[in-house]
Amino acid sequence: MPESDQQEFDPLLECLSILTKHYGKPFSHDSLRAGLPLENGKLTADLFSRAAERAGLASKTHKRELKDISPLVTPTVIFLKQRKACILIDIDHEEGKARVILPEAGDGVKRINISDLEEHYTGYTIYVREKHRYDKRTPTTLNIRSRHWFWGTILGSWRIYRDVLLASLLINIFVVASPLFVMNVYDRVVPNQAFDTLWVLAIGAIIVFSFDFILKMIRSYFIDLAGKKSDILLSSRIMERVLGLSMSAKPVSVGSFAKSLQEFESIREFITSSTIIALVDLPFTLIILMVIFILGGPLAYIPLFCMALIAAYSFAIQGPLKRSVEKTLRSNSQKNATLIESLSGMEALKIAQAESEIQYKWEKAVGHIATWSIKTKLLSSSASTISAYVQQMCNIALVAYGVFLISEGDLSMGGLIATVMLSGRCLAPMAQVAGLATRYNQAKSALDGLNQIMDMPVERPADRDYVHRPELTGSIEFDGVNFTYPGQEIQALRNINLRINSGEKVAIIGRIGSGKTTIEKLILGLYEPDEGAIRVDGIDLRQINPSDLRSSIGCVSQDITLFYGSIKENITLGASFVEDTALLKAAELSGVTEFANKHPNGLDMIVGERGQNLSGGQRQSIALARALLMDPPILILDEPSSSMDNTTELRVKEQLKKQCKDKTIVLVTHKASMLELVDRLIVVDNGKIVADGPKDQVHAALKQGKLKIE
Ligand SMILES: Nc1ncnc2c1ncn2[C@@H]1O[C@H](COP(=O)(O)OP(=O)(O)OP(=O)(O)O)[C@@H](O)[C@H]1O
Repeated sequence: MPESDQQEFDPLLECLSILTKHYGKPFSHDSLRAGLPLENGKLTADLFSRAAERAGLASKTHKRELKDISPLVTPTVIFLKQRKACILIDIDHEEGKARVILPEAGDGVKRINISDLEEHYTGYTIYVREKHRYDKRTPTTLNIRSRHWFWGTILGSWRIYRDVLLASLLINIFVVASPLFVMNVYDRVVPNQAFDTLWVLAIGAIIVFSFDFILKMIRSYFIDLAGKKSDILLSSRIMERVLGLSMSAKPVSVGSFAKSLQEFESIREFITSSTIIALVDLPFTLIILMVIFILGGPLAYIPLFCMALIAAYSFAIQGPLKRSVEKTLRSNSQKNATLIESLSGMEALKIAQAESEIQYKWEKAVGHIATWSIKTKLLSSSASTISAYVQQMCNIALVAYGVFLISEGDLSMGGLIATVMLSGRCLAPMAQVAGLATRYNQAKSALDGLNQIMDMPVERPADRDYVHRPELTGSIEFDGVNFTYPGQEIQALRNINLRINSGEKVAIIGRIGSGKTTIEKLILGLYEPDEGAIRVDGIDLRQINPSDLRSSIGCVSQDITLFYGSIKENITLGASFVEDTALLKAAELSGVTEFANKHPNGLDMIVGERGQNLSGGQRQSIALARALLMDPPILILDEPSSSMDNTTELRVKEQLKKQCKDKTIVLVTHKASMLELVDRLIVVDNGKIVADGPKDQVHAALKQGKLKIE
């Protein structure tokens, strides 16, 4: 099926697709947009760069007048009025001509006057260039390390943080103003009753504090702004990664995996203003210490010693704190795993009367969490309490030692007061940082967990090159395939060799757990074989972009998953752009229309979460409609009618026979009635193919007991 047949025209996607061809690495629409949060099913300017990155292209949107676009940066994508776009192939300002490709017109390269183009141009353009890629010969030591997903994003806001540091420098210099004001009042104004000086000092102090106030407001705003920007970028990167995970990296428990993702909250909290301000202020305490040294000489050693004391305590509790934070997090994940599993299996739990077992697990996890979170709280509050205590002791020591210095004439009364005030300012960020220890540990554990997720293998690694094959005809070949599920010891498939020609109708049969579904999962590219190769249309699956592969395969899996929404939304899942005629045809073929028509809302009927408002057979019909919707050349049907009544099954079978004459069908079934759809049988037993041939011959061999099935 041509790519744009059923889809609404997307000018940016089309331009990008043409550019990928121009740069010699064509990408299909599906592979460019797979997994991106499209708006109304279309690329936006922001999404354009994410899609371009997949094709090894770097892009950036600029506001430029046509006269400022240099021929050196072409080809570029330019935005036209009425939400259109075209590719500017080159531009000759002297001649006043430009060459463009207007994908919507579909008539290739056109030479037009710049003045004509100007009339339609919006003023925005996307510069696109090919990224340099190191090939396999480059020694890895010379490879430039790609940016860390987290730190790279944070560093992206370095300009904001630079301004924050500058503001902090001024704020910390202003800190000195208040004690100096008080010192001068005590030492100069009070003894001499110099009221004029008092007013000058007071006005000076008011101006300084007003600036201080404004700077602090601006600083918090900027830190939150940088935090928000990073938060949005990081959250979308994490989600993109999670959705792109390879099935071999699929988490053991959905609940605990979800908890690890939720822990991103603690990172978010850590990069907000209160934390960053404490950290940024910390180095400036050295300036304040220097001022204390200038004012009070040896008195400065007291706050210095106290700072060291607080730092030492904070350091000492890091180990136990880290342990208790990690234990709390792990127990929380376990609790979440129990919660999610029991919520999704509530009906089964009730039927098996297993509520009390789950309740026991839950209470155990909650108790464990309580023990460790109390420890965490005790440790973190001890840091704050000890900091406050040390601050009080520091004041006493300063006053006592200061009195001696005053009596010896080395310090003024105002100097002592200023020193006490300054030491408070000096110890405050230190105490705050000590109090942050828990948050730091939580954020660190969360970051470690997310780092692990970000390092997991993905389906489309950035350095893998794919063969451009948006349309497949449907021949499938297994060549010496061995496969073991991740973390399992027993092979699920052993030395599988088979060839299914394009348009052939084949059923895979065998006992439970023999490996039938696994063969299908490998065809869908959900897992890669450990040994051997799987080829579709003669191309190794590792060379076909998973999006291209899956858009050529319609699949009804054994475990049908529907999502909250209407029947229509569930049928068009992943293909919301299809025309209503295609939707109605698929609904008719699969028997959905029959039951949807009995409901007042028809295809807009809400199916509930995981399709719980529907019967098993109805869910199967919807899954079949989803598989048939895009008219794919290959159909993989795993027990597509196991929950259907005989009449519905018969109807579906007839429709499939009629509509799928040219399609390759791979059917897995235990139902003899469904075998009418196929001409060839493959018998799988214990991960091996034990028979493969025309339906009648294999049937006969099975009947006569000629096949040895373990
Ligand atoms: N996700 C998985 N992780 C680990 N092992 C798995 C997984 N899925 C299947 N297996 C194992 O692989 C083997 C083959 O399973 P498969 O689902 O292919 O069987 P099947 O022939 O389709 O069975 P059925 O007729 O019951 O659907 C089984 O032993 C099963 O335990």
